Amino acid sequence: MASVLAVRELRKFYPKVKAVNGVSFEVEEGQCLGLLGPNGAGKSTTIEMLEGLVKPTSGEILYRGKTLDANYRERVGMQFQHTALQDFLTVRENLNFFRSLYQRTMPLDQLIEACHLEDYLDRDHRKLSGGQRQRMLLAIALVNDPDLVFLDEPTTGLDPQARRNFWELVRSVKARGTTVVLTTHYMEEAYLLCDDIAIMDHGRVIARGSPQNLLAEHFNDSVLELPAAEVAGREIDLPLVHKEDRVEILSADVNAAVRKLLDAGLSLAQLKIRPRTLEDLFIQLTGKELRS
Ligand SMILES: Nc1ncnc2c1ncn2[C@@H]1O[C@H](COP(=O)(O)OP(=O)(O)OP(=O)(O)O)[C@@H](O)[C@H]1O
Repeated sequence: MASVLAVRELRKFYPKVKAVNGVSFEVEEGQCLGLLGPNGAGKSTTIEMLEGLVKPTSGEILYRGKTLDANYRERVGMQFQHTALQDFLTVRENLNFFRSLYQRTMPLDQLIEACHLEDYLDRDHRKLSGGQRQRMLLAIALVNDPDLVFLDEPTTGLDPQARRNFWELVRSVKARGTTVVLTTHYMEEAYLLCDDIAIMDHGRVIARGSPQNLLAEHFNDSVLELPAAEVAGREIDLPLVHKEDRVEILSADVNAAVRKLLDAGLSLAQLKIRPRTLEDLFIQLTGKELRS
């Protein structure tokens, strides 16, 4: 597979902080790379350097084997976290404004259909709901029919339904063959959308791989979960992890663990058994809970 983007030893130092401190990775054609990490890990700074908005302190970014040039801006799309859109413009006016900035553009009707904006075209963009606004920002990112698109926390602040709808849009963007680089705080989003994940902390990549491989590499156990009240005061021959109102048991042999719980006389009516998730991996690697 051809690499669309190659990043080598990328660094961005500010006077008091090493925001990005030696990051290297490649993004293959048509793939979705997710940058994950706790607050301040360096995700946005990385993506801003990839977008050409922030100048690296050192390191190299290659687009299709070449350093970034004027052609790069024409070929990439960016969905900003906080976009300074002009007041009073409608959705249609915004799309037309951004289309006027590029030589190659996606036909307006195709853009509107792709991002489901039909019903809001003549609305002032400040009057859009969170989900509608993100769809408009995605449409802006796609105006130049890019072959590489950057999405920085595209679903932060959306309700679960709007988030799911947005995931469908990202899938359809991928289905067009567009390469995607996104940052997210939502592990489910990363699991469902990303072919490849780079977990960042303190300006570095601390784990890298497909969601499935990362989980297989780090875990061979499952999580059994019971209400704390059910477990309280009982002798159980298993390592218990106490979490607020529940207790977790990590076990590579679920059948044996369940037998021990039965032997201890517990009711398993509220037992939950789940496989390990990216969220577990994230907490294990960074020691931090996710921001929701
Ligand atoms: N322009 C700047 N000047 C000084 N420090 C900065 C600047 N931009 C970012 N930083 C610092 O660099 C570090 C990385 O920030 P960055 O925004 O890249 O992290 P992030 O992983 O995107 O975090 P979040 O999830 O909160 O968006 C932080 O400590 C931040 O305060």
